[in-house]
Amino acid sequence: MLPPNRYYSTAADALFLDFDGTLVDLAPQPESVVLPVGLMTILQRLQSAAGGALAIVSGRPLEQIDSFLAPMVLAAAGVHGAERRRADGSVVRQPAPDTGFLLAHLSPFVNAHPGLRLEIKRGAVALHYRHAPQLEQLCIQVMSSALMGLDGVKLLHGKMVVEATSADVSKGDAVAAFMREPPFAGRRPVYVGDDITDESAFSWAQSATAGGIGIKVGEGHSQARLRLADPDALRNMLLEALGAVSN
Ligand SMILES: O=P(O)(O)OC[C@H]1O[C@H](O[C@H]2O[C@H](CO)[C@@H](O)[C@H](O)[C@H]2O)[C@H](O)[C@@H](O)[C@@H]1O
Repeated sequence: MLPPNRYYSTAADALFLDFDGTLVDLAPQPESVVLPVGLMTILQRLQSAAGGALAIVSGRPLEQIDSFLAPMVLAAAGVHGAERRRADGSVVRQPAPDTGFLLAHLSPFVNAHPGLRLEIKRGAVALHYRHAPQLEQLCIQVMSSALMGLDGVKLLHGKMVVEATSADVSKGDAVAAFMREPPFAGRRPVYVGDDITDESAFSWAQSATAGGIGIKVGEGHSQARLRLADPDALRNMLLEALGAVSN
């Protein structure tokens, strides 16, 4: 297999980057991730070299992505594709399911179990169990039963998290939407991600129509055709693509 750096060209490709576990190492809490030294410069240079064909695709809301990357404001999809900022800065938001019932169901459970944490987003609720991993199955059960009978909501499994989101959105759909618009249209999609929630985007990017490539970061089964060891390896790949190898 060729190394992934041979597969990304700023001249010909559109680059889509997941955030947690891909651009930045995972951290104990959602707000405690640390941007590696040099990452902002790499993103700024990529955006310029690729004519703006660079987007972040995350489970996080856009405002969180923006606060980590400030003052840079990139094209981005948030909440697994439920919201999307195009390269021209305009924002599209999909209809948000009402999560009130879910919150009423989940809050007493979370309050009764130290180590669990709810993250509330527009139209989505994430239940984090990173600090109570023994409760994984119980969290999945409680989430699944809370979702029973609720239309328009699906369950997503992530790293130490289970999340209810709109059934009508996916990272794959978000990437497809970007690829219909300038400056992405006409380029080849390259999607980089680390988690199960990235599989729909790998699948879309690698479809015959899109003709692109998926790059999985880290271990675990994936349909992505290429693999990088960790976020460090991704940053090195991006530096190589910019013609500035760090080592
Ligand atoms: O799609 P992503 O950009 O990878 O976002 C996925 C979720 O990331 C965050 O949770 C994960 O990262 C946290 C910080 O490293 C970690 O503490 C947590 O265990 C992970 O699940 C974020 O909080 C979620 O909203 C995103 O959906």
